[in-house]
This record gives sequence, structure tokens and C-alpha cells, in this order.
Amino acid sequence: MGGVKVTMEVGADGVAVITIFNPPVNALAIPIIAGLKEKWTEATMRNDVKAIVLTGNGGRFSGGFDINVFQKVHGTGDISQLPDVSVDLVVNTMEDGKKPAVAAIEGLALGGGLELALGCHARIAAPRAQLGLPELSLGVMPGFGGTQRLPRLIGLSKAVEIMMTSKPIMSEEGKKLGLIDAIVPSSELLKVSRQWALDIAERRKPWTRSLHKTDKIGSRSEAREVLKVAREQVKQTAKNMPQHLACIDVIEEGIIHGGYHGVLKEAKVFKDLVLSDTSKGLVHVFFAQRATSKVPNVTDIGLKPRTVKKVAVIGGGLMGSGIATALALSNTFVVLKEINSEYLQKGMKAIEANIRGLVARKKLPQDKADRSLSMVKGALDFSDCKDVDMVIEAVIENVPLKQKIFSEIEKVCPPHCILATNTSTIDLNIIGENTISKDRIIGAHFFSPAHIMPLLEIVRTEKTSAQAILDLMAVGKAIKKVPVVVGNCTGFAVNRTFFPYSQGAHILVNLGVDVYRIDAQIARFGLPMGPFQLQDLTGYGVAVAVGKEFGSAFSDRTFKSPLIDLLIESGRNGKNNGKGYYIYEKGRKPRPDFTVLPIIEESRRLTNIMPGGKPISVGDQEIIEMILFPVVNEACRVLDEGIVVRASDLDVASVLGMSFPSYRGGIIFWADTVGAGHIYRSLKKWSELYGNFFKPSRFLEERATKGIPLSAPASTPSASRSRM
Ligand SMILES: C[C@H](O)CC(=O)SCCNC(=O)CCNC(=O)[C@H](O)C(C)(C)COP(=O)(O)OP(=O)(O)OC[C@H]1O[C@@H](n2cnc3c(N)ncnc32)[C@H](O)[C@@H]1OP(=O)(O)O
Repeated sequence: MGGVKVTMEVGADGVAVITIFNPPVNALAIPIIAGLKEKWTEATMRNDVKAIVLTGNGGRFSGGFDINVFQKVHGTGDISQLPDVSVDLVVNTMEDGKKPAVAAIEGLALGGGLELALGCHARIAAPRAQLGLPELSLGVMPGFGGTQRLPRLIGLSKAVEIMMTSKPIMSEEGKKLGLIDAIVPSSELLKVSRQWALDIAERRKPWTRSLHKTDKIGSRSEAREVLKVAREQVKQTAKNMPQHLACIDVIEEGIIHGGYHGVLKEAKVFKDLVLSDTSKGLVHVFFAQRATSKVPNVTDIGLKPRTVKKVAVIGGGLMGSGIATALALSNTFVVLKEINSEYLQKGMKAIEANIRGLVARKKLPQDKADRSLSMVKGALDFSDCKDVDMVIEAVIENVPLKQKIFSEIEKVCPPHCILATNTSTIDLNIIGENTISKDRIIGAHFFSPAHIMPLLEIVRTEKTSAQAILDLMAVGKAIKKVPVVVGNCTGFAVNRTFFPYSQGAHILVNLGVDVYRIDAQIARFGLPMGPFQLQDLTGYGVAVAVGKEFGSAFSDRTFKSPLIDLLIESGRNGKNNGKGYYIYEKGRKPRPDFTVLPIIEESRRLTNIMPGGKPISVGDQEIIEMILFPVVNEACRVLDEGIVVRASDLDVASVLGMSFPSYRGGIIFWADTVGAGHIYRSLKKWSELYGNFFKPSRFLEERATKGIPLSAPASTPSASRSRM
């Protein structure tokens, strides 16, 4: 902890430069808060100090309050670990203090970092510094007076937008909005800030206390209107979460009763939010996501990732073109290999459409789009892959075809080239069977659309080298994915864990429960859509193929529902042809298609699993549990077999790969909040009533009976932990 400190240097000009040291992001840990108070008090009292400059060491102002403290509070329930910063430090010591202060911002000022800067009397920033209040994304809300000062500096609607979206703006935009007083090159940041602070002291520049400003917040009725619109929006975009509405209430308090009252209410509501389940889930996901980059025996053995400049993508279909797009967007040279010019053209067009789509949605500037497009070259021959550093095969799920491709690329590509496959189901050992270089064979499992979905599941076999894993992790990060390293098994971690999701839904329907009720309950729980709408979206062909694969790997627990086949026979193919469980029409929301009901009846007749031939009676909560507890059960097997490094990797994978609600902390975190005991007893009961699909796994049974959380690391690896 030696590097965690606040220093103060007083120059001959009479400016005290107070610097935060807490690498890597200068998080505001408890000792930093104490250090700031101490140095500020000293600067205020010293006669040789005329003004203060606050800055952060190492090119980053501050990444905000130390999130580890939230985690401690979550672990202990002891809210007194949160220091009183808003009034004691920011209002009394800084903003209302006797010496003017300027924040010198470089790199980033987020959350508490930006809020300290708002408590200063001016803000000078280097170009392209990130400024934001991302607290809602952690289930809390801006503290340290941020909810009050930001609207007073930049106006209510923009401030509300910044808080509600948790997205940072750049210092250039901050300057336009009035958040930043001047932008200067990094090399001059301290010099200009010192002079600015002296200018305030000598009244050549305004001594602005933002909490007292009123000119930007508009009239009460205008403010009411902005807040009303914001409330309506977050009811749609932030379902099941309390922090957005709580934050709007706190902003309103300040509008009605004045900034200082707003600060007091903010401090109180902040504490309530820290203790919420939402905050527990989101903070867990924050750290879990960062933990995925630590893989034992890969990232801790002194290896360095090698540069991957050029990648060949084999196959220009939906996945291949998406992967090529993701690579090109991050300035990697791509060779897109197809088998004939017609397919190649299609693939190239798909990449272009992906990139143009980003431009149309204002997510990418035109010049960057042109550069990205110029990174991709088409090829019809494997000889064009002779100088690539990595190959990602993304052809159809056909074993002989994949085996042939791997033998060919092994011959053509350089000996260091990583040989990756984007298969979502096939065993990597089978794909690489005919190659000699088994240490270079690896899975790069992207989720569709590959240029948008953030998860990259990296699959390793017993033979994959640590270097190959590290290299693919680095590529994943470079293309802005979150790589999660997993072991080799049918469906790998994500698809395997979520296979029972649609299975459970099909059992329920065949037991007599209404499809639309199931979808509605799952959406209410927080997934973007229910299992039937998802099946419509991914297409029935995928459902059939995946069903076969899992059916043969896990025959003891696969439910064979005839429903999909019946739907296909009746000419339905989900969203693809506009007819599924729902009707799809351009520009309209999907609507239930009740003409599907007789087909469902036919499926029920064929499976004949309704006890006494009558639909079962289940509550809404039980519907959610009958679908998600089998998912937890499979996740337990994945943990037991050591397919993931740690339980929280499955949380991240479920959130980023399956859109499991992040505010529930991911599948295992959520399961632990529900309790292994309840899950075990429910599954046991259903397995007795409805069969083996629900049978609790050995791991779940053991954890439930011993009262050990599912997320707790295994003390001794079980016999089956041999895959990694
Ligand atoms: C009272 C206040 O209103 C409440 C608050 O301020 S709450 C905090 C608000 N701040 C935030 O939400 C910012 C969170 N941090 C981030 O978004 C990103 O870390 C960042 C943009 C600052 C940097 O991103 P990047 O360079 O990719 O580095 P990243 O890997 O994320 O972080 C580096 C390390 O810093 C840690 N870190 C980042 N921000 C932190 C914070 N606020 N507190 C504690 N640790 C933090 C990360 O956990 C990581 O640790 P590790 O190396 O041990 O895994």
C-alpha cells in the first residue's frame, strides 16, 4: 500500500499542488479521502498558500471512489465503512474553503473523481480526457454532491443524460457544455492550472461555487418536465432497478429545496442504494469481469502476448463476416477466405453492411469506417493465408469439412500461427484430429452478431499452449471483447449451461403452461426476451442442430420435444420467415400468433406428460424457477468439471453471452442469493414429478446439504476435474 498516498507541494508561486497517488486509476480509497482532507486543511491554514491545484498521478485524474469499499460493505452489511465526504470534505473543506481550487484533469475523471473536480472552483483538462458519472452502472448513484453540481454547471437535461446512461463525455464536449473551463496540452496542464488558481485568488477569474449556481437549471416547470421525461424513459430502459428513479428524486430535491438539501438527501439515499441487491450484483460483475483476465498458468508465468497483425477468417457467413468486422474495426489486417467468388462477395458485402450500419447509427465516424474496410482483403485460395498470425475458422458445423480445413491451414500457415475455430458445439480434439500442431488449436467462440456481442469464449484443450491462449486473450481485448477462458466439452461453458433454458421451457409447455405466459415471466425476471421468442430469433434449424448435439452428449437429461419439428412441418421458421410463436412484421413489435396453439396441443398430445392429462397449475415465480434452476444445475456440473477457472467467470459469461441481467450478478451469484438449498429441494421435487431432466447434480446436492455457496472454490478438485 506504499504507493497509496496524497502529496502536497507548495511552489514559490504560492500554489499548493495536491496529488492523488493510487495506481492504476487513482481510486479514492479511504486513506486517499483522509489524505485529501488532511492536505486541504493544511493548505487552507498555511499562510504561504494562496491557491490549490488538485491532480492525479500518472496521467489519470481519478477513476472514482474505491469500489472495493462497496464490496466490503456488501460482505459485512456495515455501512459505517463509508466515509462522510459530501459535506465534510467537498462542501465545507473544498468548495466553501478559504482558498480557491482548480482541478487539473488528465486521462479520466469518473464518479467520485469528477465529483471532487466539481467541488473545485474551476476545471482545466487535457485533450480527450474522459469525464463521467457512471455510478448508476454500479447500482448506486453519483455521490459527493455530483447529482447537484453537474446540473448546475451544464444544465439539467444533459446532466440527467450523463447520469442515466453512465457514459462518459470527452473534455472537448465538456468544454462546450461549461463543465471544463479550458483545454490545454498535457505538458501545460499544471502550469495553466496553477495560474488559473492564482487568477481566481486575485479575482481576475470568477470564484465559482457550483452548488450555488442557479442560472443553468431553468425554471421549476422546465425542470419538472425534464425529470418527468427521464422517469418515463428509465421505466423502460432500467426495469427492476431502483437507482435510476432514486437518482432523479434526489436531483429533484435539490431543484425544489436548493443544492445543499439535495446533497444531504443524496448522502442518505446513496447509503440505501449501496445496500441494495442491485448494487451487490453490479459490483460483483464489475470485479468478476476484471478477474477473467487472470488465468492461472497462463497470465502469471511471465509470458508476453505476441503481436497478431494479420488474421485469416475462413468462411464469410454470418459469423465469419461478423468476426472479420470486429477485427477490421480494431485495425487488424483480415484475409476473408471463401470457396467461390459468389460467397466471397456476399461475405465482403456483409462486412461492409456491418460497418456502414455502425456509421448510420453514429457509432463510427466515416473516416474510421473507410480505414476499417481497407483492412479486409478477400481470398479464394489458402495460399493467401501464408503470412497470417492467426486463423479463425468459421464455416458450418461439419466435422469432415473442419478437419480438412485444419489440415490445409497447418500446411500453409507459418509455424507460429494460431489455429482457432469458432465452432459452438464440436469437440476441438475432433476438429484438430488430423493436425500435428495440437498445441496451437484453440476455440474462439464468438456470439452473434460477432461485431457487437461483447463475449469471447476462449476454449482450450489439454494440449493448447499457454502462449496460444494468451495471444487469443490479447486479440480479444484488442477487439474490445471480454475473453473468458474455458475448457473443452459439448457446448463449452455458455451454450452448455444455457441448453436447459429452452429445454425447461419446452417441458413446461408440454405440461400445459402457456407459451406467452412463460415468455412474459422470463422477461419480467429481466432477460431481454423469453425462451420462445429467442427460439424464433435464432431460427428453428439451430434449435434442431443443438438439440441433436446435446441429446447425444447428455442423453440422461435431454427432453425430446416434438414441438419444433411440428412448427417446421407447418411452414414456420420463426423470425426468418415472419411466422413463429409470434408474427413478425416490418416496423412492428412481434405479436403472439394464436394460430400456433393447435400445434402446441398436438405436441402435448404426442408427449403426453401432463399428469392425469390435465395442464399443471404453477405460479409465476415457479415458472421462472422451473426454467432457470435447471440452468443453475448445469452450471454446477460445469463448475464441478472445472470447465471454468472460477465461478464468477460463469457469471460474466451468462451476462455477456446470454444477457442474463447484470443487476442479478450473473447465474451463479443469483443462485447463491436464492440459496442452493431451495434450488436443490425444488429440483428434487420436480424430478420426482416430471423426470430426470430436473435431477439435481452431485455438486448441487453436496453444496446444498453442506450449506456451502455454489460460488465457493472447490477445496479439493473432484475426480472429474481433469479438463484444464
Ligand atoms: C461516491 C462516488 O459517487 C461513488 C463512485 O465514485 S463509484 C466509482 C465510479 N467509478 C467507476 O465506476 C469507474 C470504474 N472503473 C472503470 O470504469 C475502469 O476501470 C476505468 C475506465 C477507470 C479504467 O479502465 P481500464 O484502463 O480498462 O482498466 P481496468 O482493468 O478496468 O481497471 C484497472 C484496475 O483498476 C481497478 N479499478 C478501476 N476503477 C476502480 C475504482 N473506482 N475502485 C477500485 N478499483 C478500481 C480495477 O478493478 C482494475 O483492477 P485489477 O487490475 O486488480 O483487476
